[in-house]
Amino acid sequence: MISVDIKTKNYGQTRVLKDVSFELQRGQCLAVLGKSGIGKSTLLRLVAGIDHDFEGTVRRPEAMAIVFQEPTLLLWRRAIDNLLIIHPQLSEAAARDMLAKVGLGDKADMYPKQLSLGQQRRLSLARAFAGHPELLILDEPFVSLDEATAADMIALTQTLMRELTPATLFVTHEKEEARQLADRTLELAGSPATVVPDCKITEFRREEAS
Ligand SMILES: Nc1ncnc2c1ncn2[C@@H]1O[C@H](COP(=O)(O)OP(=O)(O)OP(=O)(O)O)[C@@H](O)[C@H]1O
Repeated sequence: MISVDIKTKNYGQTRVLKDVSFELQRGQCLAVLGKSGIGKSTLLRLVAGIDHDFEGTVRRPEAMAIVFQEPTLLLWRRAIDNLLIIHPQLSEAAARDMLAKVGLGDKADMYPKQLSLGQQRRLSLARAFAGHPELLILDEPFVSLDEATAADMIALTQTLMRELTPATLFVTHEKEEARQLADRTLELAGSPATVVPDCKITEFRREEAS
């Protein structure tokens, strides 16, 4: 279980976050919404343990994966090696299987620069899920993709989330994306940003959305 209770987060003299709390179980997806600059990425970094400089507590599992906005791939390694180097316990067969799941079965020996942006994003997704994370953090992984490619990626992410059931924290600007992927939303607003009261962890019903 992920348990987040952030009392305050400051950058220097500026308070950016105040009183942001939530819990997240395996198999659940929580979307974090809010306008640009509100503090979504800051929250994500605190939850991920990248930034420890805050007041409050975060409890999260060891097995965690993050998919960033821009694919952070090893450019000088083949697609398959991008999985095997990050997950040394993974067999080559399992890595190939994961690449096939994201539609890159025939691209295993290609280098990231030989892949389209959509394919690079799918490789990032494959790399994240290949480690069977208990916590998956998605930082706007569908931005700047064309509509059809984004829709494919969202469907693929949904399939992998159902199969591998991580607890997922999904940062997005797009309410429609949130509706498609998440069970709940947490909207940040104000200065310092806090959870919008009326929207305090709104429940979505996925059946309605699909
Ligand atoms: N390292 C830093 N030092 C000082 N201020 C920072 C730092 N990182 C972020 N900020 C500030 O904190 C605020 C929140 O930034 P953050 O990146 O978390 O917003 P965001 O909601 O993720 O924005 P976007 O949707 O545009 O990515 C912004 O005002 C930003 O300028």
